[in-house]
Amino acid sequence: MKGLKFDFTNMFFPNIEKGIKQEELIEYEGKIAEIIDEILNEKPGFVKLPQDTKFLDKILDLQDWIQSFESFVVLGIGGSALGNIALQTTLNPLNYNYMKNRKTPKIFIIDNVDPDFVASILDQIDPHTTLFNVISKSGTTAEAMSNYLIARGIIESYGLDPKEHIIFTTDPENGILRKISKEEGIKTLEIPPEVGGRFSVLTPVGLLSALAGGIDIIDLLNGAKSMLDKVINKNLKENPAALNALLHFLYYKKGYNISVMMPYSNKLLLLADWYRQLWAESLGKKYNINGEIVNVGQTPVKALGATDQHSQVQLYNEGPDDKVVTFLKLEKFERDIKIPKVHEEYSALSYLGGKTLSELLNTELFGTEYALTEHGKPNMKVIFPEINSFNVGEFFFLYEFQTAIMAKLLEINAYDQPGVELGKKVTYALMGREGYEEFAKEVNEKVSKKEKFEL
Ligand SMILES: O=P(O)(O)OC[C@H]1O[C@H](O)[C@H](O)[C@@H](O)[C@@H]1O
Repeated sequence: MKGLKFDFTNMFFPNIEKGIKQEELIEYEGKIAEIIDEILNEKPGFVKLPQDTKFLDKILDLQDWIQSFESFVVLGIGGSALGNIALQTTLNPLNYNYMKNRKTPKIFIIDNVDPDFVASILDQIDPHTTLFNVISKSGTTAEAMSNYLIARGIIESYGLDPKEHIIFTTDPENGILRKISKEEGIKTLEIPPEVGGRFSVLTPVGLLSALAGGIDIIDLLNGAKSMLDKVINKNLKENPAALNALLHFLYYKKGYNISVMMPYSNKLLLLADWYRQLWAESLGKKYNINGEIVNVGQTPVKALGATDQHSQVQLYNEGPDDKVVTFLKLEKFERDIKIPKVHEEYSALSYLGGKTLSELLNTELFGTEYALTEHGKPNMKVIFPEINSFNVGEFFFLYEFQTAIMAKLLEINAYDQPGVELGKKVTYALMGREGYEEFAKEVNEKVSKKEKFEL
């Protein structure tokens, strides 16, 4: 199986003041080795996943049942949806050609509470032949819970048994979903408690819907396992996670506070959405591990090649020196299209005739890389020889480990997200959740005191 490849050449600029020089890495070799040891000693939950696959049998046992449905609908948000979305768009693109000799259910992922969006999906399913997978680590998230209640209401209104049409994925002990599952006997898969939502794609969170959609989840885990061996290598130059984390860190210290991920492949695009949550929530922190205020973080941005060459690249080339660009390059597309030869009258188009779209797309990638480098802007490439479960598994694990290393370099905790709590609390209070009455009053008072800037 051909693994991911990397090209860091354009991250080094020996002649530009802000550019990182190869020599700068040497200073950090010892530090990186220490960090790897620390991570391996601390063993954050996600690190164990590729080897400790005891949850796999439980999922595989469900294969026939989940694949017997026509529709499989995930209800979750954030870390309980983004990995699922990335998996389906990357590895199950036929999902969109539903009904053409399908042997697996069509997968829908509802990760918002926009009523138009939710209704548009509910319109497409028949509850008799639908399985809802409610995913929530905490079992409290308002969006997942309200969509669960809606799904349950529909099932019951058709006189169907919730146990036959709902499966939960949640914490082994805590949360309302666990309580309901115990009381009503709804099938429930466990999310290991020590694995945080955004690190959970390789647990039942991502794996169940992946299996439902016909994705090879064993190969996915094999890819993660093979990447584990690479990212614990203490030789910096042979460790893509360490090298990439360190380069991002060194640029961050020089004011590069944006990290653009730009796949040149529509199938790979939503890996960048998964990455955005991982990089943003893990690294965007007010306090460091010593409790000092640091307000750090590197803003992740998603762009699509070649589309965004015609929208974003002007800024990337000539704008401020604040971005590090990661291209995701695909070498072998599943399909290709030949551009027809052109009538000689249209000589301005003749350079395209006879070429393929993949040739054009990857030449455009080269053009963008070249231009960025000429403008002195750091950029690197993650190269997929082709898209398969193994490579996608490698990708997930690479970025999870890279995030853990980056957090250590920034001296922050990668695994919490206290900054999302206040907004949630306000929602609970204003929606009338029990126990939030006093807080609701406080919010209403504060809001009423604020001046309104009305036109
Ligand atoms: O899986 P859940 O507990 O429902 O959480 C879903 C998401 O909600 C939160 O707001 C967090 O910021 C995310 O990190 C998490 O992935």
